[in-house]
Amino acid sequence: MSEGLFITFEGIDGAGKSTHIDALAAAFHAVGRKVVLTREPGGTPLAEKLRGLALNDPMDPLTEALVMFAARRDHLLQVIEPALARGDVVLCDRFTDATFAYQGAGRGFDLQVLATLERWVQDVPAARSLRQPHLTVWFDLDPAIAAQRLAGARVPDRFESQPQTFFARVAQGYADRAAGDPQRFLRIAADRPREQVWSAVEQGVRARGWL
Ligand SMILES: Nc1ncnc2c1ncn2[C@@H]1O[C@H](COP(=O)(O)OP(=O)(O)OP(=O)(O)O)[C@@H](O)[C@H]1O
Ligand SMILES: Cc1cn([C@H]2C[C@H](O)[C@@H](COP(=O)(O)O)O2)c(=O)[nH]c1=O
Repeated sequence: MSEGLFITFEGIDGAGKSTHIDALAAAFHAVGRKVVLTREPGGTPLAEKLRGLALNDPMDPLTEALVMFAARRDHLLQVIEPALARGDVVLCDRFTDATFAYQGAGRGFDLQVLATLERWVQDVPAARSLRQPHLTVWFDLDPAIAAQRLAGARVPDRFESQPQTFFARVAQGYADRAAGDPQRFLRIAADRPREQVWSAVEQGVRARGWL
């Protein structure tokens, strides 16, 4: 059995993650891999309820961080870990880098507290140390372009309705996480046409020998 693979998709709202996650799933299917497509916050019945609260109900930054990590713990134990144990490929739309980018850099919440929660939540028996993605595909996009892409697309939630200055901080938060773990991050310049963005994603995954 092949080893399970955990790949996360990250970036500010509107960066293009969802546009390419299905195509990557299809590429893995084509080489015979089973794929679990999931998202955060969410991915289990409990975590989806927490998602509804996090995206819509006003709350203070500590509550918001705890809700994200509570949802993540349930998702890890119920979905991600069992899938990796089976040898599946887990493609997850956002994970802990989003918490550092949104709650940490965006809201200004204490990064040390987030790092402590990360250690608690991602300490799972099957991982040699902490469960972390094998690869994080980071869609790096100027917040002004992301805002144009999302304009009028849907009723904005608590995050999508934040000003561009918030997303500039979130983008910097992603850049800081990538600088701290450059091997794990595949930076995609997401301001290019869809086909070029997809080609960069596919090449990055192929270069690791997974396709
Ligand atoms: N390369 C691209 N060029 C132009 N428009 C794009 C490109 N990629 C995606 N889009 C469009 O931008 C919008 C946002 O894309 P998408 O939903 O994939 O972003 P996302 O990162 O998943 O956003 P969110 O996190 O808010 O769900 C969509 O309307 C999509 O069709
Ligand atoms: C995991 C996670 C997510 N968020 C925010 C980021 C987005 O605005 C929403 C999720 O919506 P999406 O359209 O499905 O991307 O939640 C966050 O603030 N912190 C997190 O840890």
